[in-house]
Amino acid sequence: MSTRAHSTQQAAARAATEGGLRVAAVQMASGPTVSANLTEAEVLIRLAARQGARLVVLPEYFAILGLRDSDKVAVREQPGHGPIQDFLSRTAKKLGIWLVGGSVPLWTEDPVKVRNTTLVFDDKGQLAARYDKIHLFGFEMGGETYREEATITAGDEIVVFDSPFGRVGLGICYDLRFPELFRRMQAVDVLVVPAAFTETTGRAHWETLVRARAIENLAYVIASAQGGFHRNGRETHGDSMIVDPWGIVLDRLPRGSGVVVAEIDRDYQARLRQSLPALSHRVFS
Ligand SMILES: O=C(O)CCC(=O)C(=O)O
Repeated sequence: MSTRAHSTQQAAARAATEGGLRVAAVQMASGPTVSANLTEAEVLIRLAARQGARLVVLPEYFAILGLRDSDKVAVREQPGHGPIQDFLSRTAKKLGIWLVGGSVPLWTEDPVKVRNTTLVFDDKGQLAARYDKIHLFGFEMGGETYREEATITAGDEIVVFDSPFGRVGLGICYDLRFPELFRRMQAVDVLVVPAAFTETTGRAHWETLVRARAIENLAYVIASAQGGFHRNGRETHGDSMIVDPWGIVLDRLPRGSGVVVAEIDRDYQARLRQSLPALSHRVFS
């Protein structure tokens, strides 16, 4: 498995000069109609931007949570083109923000599958990073069944990128359960995890997993979620949150649509990493 790092000198330079490191996670309860979801996403992104957020993270499947899992195939887009990607690029540029596009169903060679892909657009609307979900969710309990491998082609590359907010690592939803993914990212400051946790597994594990990834990596975690009832009968857990490198939940939204906002303080993070140099005490890599 390889690691892809997107790095720009401009991003590093801006990080050094800009003060505002406010970030936001958007929570939605998306449905089967792409245009309706995009309209709602835009309202929430604008709300986050009005609150000063310069990095906004949408949830997994923000643009489509269809009646059947296979509905994503009908709206999958070629990388670089399509209504969902155009929306993300246009909105990032218009508002002058970095926008993490939750996940977007992208084309894959298999005609009945999609890539479950996070696309990151910078404040000029340019694509800054692409991550294809690596771990595919499978779950069966009390009549609830999920089998992502039937409709998703898994990715195989770990992705980090440089931004004014520090070095950011990407994961999607079920990836949260695999700490080794995040430990393999070198020197990440912020972990971004768009998700759509089920109510059953989210109630049991979500907060613990999000906070554990923050604590063990001494990193900020921006975890944006789907939260509510969906037209396909699915119930998602919500509780979007931003967690600091000490594991403190800075802001959260238990249920429904909305935004959570918090400041990233890189000096505080550096002090914590000095006080508790656990990352440099690693024996196993
Ligand atoms: O890990 C879990 O419990 C939920 C994962 C999930 O819903 C997903 O990856 O879509």
